[in-house]
Parts: sequence; structure tokens; C-alpha cells
Amino acid sequence: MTDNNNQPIIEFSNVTKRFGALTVLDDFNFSVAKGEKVTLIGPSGSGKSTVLRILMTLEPFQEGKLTLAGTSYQQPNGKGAFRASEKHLRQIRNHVGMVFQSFNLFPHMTVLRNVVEAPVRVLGIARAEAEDRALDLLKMVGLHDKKDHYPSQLSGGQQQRVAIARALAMRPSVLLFDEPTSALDPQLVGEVLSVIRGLAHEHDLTMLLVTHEMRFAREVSDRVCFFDKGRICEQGAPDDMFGSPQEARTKEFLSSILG
Ligand SMILES: Nc1ncnc2c1ncn2[C@@H]1O[C@H](COP(=O)(O)OP(=O)(O)OP(=O)(O)O)[C@@H](O)[C@H]1O
Repeated sequence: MTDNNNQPIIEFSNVTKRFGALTVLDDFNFSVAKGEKVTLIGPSGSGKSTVLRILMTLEPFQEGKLTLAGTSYQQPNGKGAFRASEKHLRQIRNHVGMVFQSFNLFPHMTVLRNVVEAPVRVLGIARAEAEDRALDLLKMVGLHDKKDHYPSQLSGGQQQRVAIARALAMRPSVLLFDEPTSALDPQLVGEVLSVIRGLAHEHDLTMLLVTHEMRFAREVSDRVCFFDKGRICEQGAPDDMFGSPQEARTKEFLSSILG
């Protein structure tokens, strides 16, 4: 597997994704450079989560090609649904970590085991080493003292911080966030955003975020993409996108959100 700095780490080339008769991505082209922090904003149902789910190999697509950290996959003839070997999918998936809106922690495992299990089982890392790393990550998200608790004993914000530590434990080169604060009570949003803000300073980590937290998007992103009806209508530096959007649809969307 190559890690070529001249190539984008994520590249969608002419990707078409349909759910039955509904075309969600139509000839979609999009790339992200290594270390770049990119936010997708746009109306509900426009296909933002689908982009992340395809990257995480949770959704097949019908046409086009996806390249992730030098590994490509595509539909050979552009016909029918994409299928790849489990080994190939795993190669792709191992580059990517995803933080979902719902935290998806294993309820029967302690916080520490939630962070330790995947590196041990999937990557084959020795348990002691995985635990050391997990404890460091739990410290980083401020939950070292909760390592022996179960998810049900934590607040939503704490659970989401564990989910972030768990994603990082797999040492992904790309971290995806799908509305990571949408399921939280407003008073818990800040603690999660502050962890993500800290990660945004990590030079080598590529981050792709879907969020409705516009102020946060402006603060952490290198690039903001306005996504509508399965394509990127406008993109640019956050200050340009939020300060002087050019496209009518971007303006309309931002004024509906920002008032
Ligand atoms: N598994 C599925 N089966 C059928 N349709 C789906 C499926 N998943 C998503 N869709 C549809 O695909 C379209 C894009 O959905 P997606 O979740 O990617 O949008 P989104 O921009 O992330 O929206 P939101 O901001 O509300 O999460 C929507 O019309 C949705 O109803």
C-alpha cells in the first residue's frame, strides 16, 4: 500500500450511488489532501452521510472509483452493485475511523475494553500495548478516571468522547465525523467539540466532518464544501464560504441556518 504525498488521500472519481430509483451521488468527484480538515455542509438528505458511509465501506456504490490512501476500488464494468473481497474492504477500512451521531459503544464492555478490543482483534496488537495506548487516548479525551465504567454510567458527551478515543485507537489516517454532536444535549456539545478541535491541530490526521455546527466548522476547517443534491455546489476557505458565499443556494442555506 502506498502513501504518496502527491496524491490526495481521498479521491472520489465519477462515483454514482443509488438507493433503488433514488440517485444520491451522481458522477461525484471530490478529493481531500493528506492532513486536510474538510467540512461538508448542506441540507438534510443531500447525501453528506452517504459520502462518509461509502468511505467507511458501509455502502457499496454503482459506478466510478474510490481511492483511499493509495488503494482503489471500483465497479469493474460500471454495471450492477460494487462487490469487493472482504480483505480488500478491510485494507480500505483500516485507514478510516468514523465517529457516528449515536455513539455505538458496546454496552457490555467497560470504557477501557471499548477502546482496546478492536486494535487487539482486528489489528492483532498485543493487549498490554493496546491498553497503554487506550489509556493515553482516554487521558487525551479527559476520561482516564472512567476507564472501568460502563457506557450506561456515562453522559452522552462522555460516551462520544470514548467513541472518539476508540476510533483513534485504530490509528486511522482519515477520521470521519458524522454529525458527532447532533444527539447530545446542548450543554454537552462543547466538551465533544473541544476534543475534536484538539485533533484538528494534528498535522497528519485527515478529517472529514459533517456538522450543523457552523461556527465550529468555520473554526476547524481548512475547506468547507456546500453540498446539495449529491454534488458540491461551492467550496472554499471557511472565511470565504461563511463571509461571502457566491452561489444563491449556499446563501439561502446559510441564512436559513445562521438567521
Ligand atoms: N439505506 C438507505 N436506503 C434508501 N435510501 C437511503 C438510505 N440511506 C440514505 N438514503 C436516502 O439518501 C438520501 C441522502 O441521505 P444522507 O443521509 O446521505 O443525507 P444527509 O445529507 O446526510 O442528510 P442529514 O443531514 O439529514 O443526515 C436521502 O434521501 C435518504 O433518504
